[in-house]
Amino acid sequence: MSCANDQKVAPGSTVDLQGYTLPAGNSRCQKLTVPGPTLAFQNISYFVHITTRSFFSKEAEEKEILRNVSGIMKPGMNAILGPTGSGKTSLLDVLAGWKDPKGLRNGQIFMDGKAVNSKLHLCSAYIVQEDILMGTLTVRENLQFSASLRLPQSRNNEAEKQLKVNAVIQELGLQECADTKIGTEFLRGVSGGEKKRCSIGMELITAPSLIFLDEPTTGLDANTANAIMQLLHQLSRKGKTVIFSIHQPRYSIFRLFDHLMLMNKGEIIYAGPAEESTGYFNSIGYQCEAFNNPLDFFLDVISGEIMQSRPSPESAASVEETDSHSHSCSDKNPLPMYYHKSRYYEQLQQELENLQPFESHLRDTGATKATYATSFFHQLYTVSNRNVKNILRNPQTSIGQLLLGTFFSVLVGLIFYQVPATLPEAFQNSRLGAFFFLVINQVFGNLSAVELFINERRLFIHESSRGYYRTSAYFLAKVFADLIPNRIIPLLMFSAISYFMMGLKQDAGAFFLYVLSLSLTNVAAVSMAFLVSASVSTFAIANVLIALPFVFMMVFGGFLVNLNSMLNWLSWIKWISIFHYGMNALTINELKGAVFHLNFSTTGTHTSILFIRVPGEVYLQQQGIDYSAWGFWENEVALLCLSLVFLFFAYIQLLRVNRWK
Ligand SMILES: Nc1ncnc2c1ncn2[C@@H]1O[C@H](COP(=O)(O)OP(=O)(O)OP(=O)(O)O)[C@@H](O)[C@H]1O
Repeated sequence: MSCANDQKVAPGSTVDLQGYTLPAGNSRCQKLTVPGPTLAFQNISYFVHITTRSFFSKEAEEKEILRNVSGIMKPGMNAILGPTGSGKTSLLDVLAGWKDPKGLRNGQIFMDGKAVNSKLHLCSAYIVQEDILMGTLTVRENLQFSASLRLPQSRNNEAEKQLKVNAVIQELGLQECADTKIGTEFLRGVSGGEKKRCSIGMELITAPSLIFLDEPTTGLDANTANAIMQLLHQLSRKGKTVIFSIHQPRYSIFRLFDHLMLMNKGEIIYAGPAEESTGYFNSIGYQCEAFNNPLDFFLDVISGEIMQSRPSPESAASVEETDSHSHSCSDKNPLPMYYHKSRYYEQLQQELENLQPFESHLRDTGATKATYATSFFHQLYTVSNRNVKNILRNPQTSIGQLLLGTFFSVLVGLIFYQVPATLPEAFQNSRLGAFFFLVINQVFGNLSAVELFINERRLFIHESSRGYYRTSAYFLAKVFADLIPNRIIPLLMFSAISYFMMGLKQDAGAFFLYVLSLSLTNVAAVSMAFLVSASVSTFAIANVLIALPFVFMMVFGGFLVNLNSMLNWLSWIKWISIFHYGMNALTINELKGAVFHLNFSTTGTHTSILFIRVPGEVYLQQQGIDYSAWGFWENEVALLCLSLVFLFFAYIQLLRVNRWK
């Protein structure tokens, strides 16, 4: 029986694995007891843009990576196999709705007979090749995170969510490692197979009936790979349609397949019942030796290592005929032509003809948009909770910032210990030098903030596109989880030590304004780092992008270069300089209202020493600094505005992150 013999499934009825009959004793003979979805696709052609850059030119060309691919995937185990680069992952991505619809030139996808668009990813599960999990959390905590955000609050209370997590742990056999951390680059965690199970569990929480997996056995040893495939097999027997790509599995895994699709260079060379595949290749003249793994045999046939031993008259005639008509098959390889002439292809076409297209896949080019099961505040709480756990279990950054802050505060305290109140030292060489040092420290000492969104970029794309949370909830949770432990707490320590060691104005109000000015300087610099972090995906580029504007801001901040002597066309930079506002705020706060002494010695008949009282405002006036109340606060407001603008654009950049594969 062929896979093309589709049956309509009445809800609740018992479904046979249509066309997948195997000899007695084979595991494929098990019957499905629950109906599952059928995914069909017709004439899928997908193009990508390839840009080749040379020193002087840039050339763009289009490459067709899927060519008129059609098939039907029914409840059970549906394998996609082919040599590397044959288009397996691309086909999965297109079917699951994760590939940019702009590249889809032709073709339609049908779910249970109805045309669907690229939003299929919202109602199916896709387990990607690499496991994308939070390494500092345990298996159970990762599953709880998925359950908490992906199960609707209205239909599942916390106890029910917990029950579902326990059920998934049980189903996937994760009891032994449920409370073990996944592991990071510094922390040894669960094994590769357990990680893969956990990744599958993250998706199973929502009980999807259509599951895509991209090479689920890659990187696993033979036994673990076998165990994972057995697990998928069990799931498929509960009425799930499991579609996966796979690389050279062993025979025991092959025996679990119900349907096999073989691909080469973006084309299908066989799609039909897995157990009929060797028979099909025999019929077109390729002999599989006894004891050879059929999957190795297929790959050898594709690569040309096994030659056609006796082309059947039927297939030879087919090739000639197809050669003259077909435009879709590749010029050299006859395998797609044989397939196009086979009964499997014919039956598939008949079945596809019965499907009614309601909506063209081509028309759907809108951006991927997730729908959410939980409220914004629930998401904010859950993601913040995870961030706190992550920081507590991975405290290097927070401890580093605290140590750095303490070290620099003591250093600045020692260099400018108890600054004098006598002129001329009181200004340029002590207070102003110290303030410049403090501002530099707040700006350059927080460059670690550029890692905020880069570190978790893959995790964010993975989770946000699957509807775990809104970008806004993630953004706020991340920003606060970084600002409070890594910036504000070290800053409070820094301010207290440096202020009293330097012996600045003995006034509580002045101290709090000093802390406020440094905090806003810090937050403005960190927000700019967040913006860069949300805009690029590599540290190297981020470091360049953040260091360059900071250096410009420092040079044109007014302390190193006299702004009056500066080129006019560059002087505007001071208006966006964190240094300019930070320095001004600290200087006004310290000098306004303070009195300094100028010592004079006069020589004549008597040598006498004169003390002249010089108000701090004299210096401020000389420098053209507005020291009125608003003159001070405008610096704080400017720093706040810079922070808000940088944060706003950082959020926009996160929204713009490309979620398509
Ligand atoms: N976005 C893209 N830009 C350029 N080329 C692409 C893109 N996506 C896929 N390709 C190309 O399409 C072809 C098929 O890639 P795909 O990843 O689907 O193959 P695969 O069979 O899954 O390979 P592997 O087994 O190595 O993962 C490859 O030649 C790949 O380089």
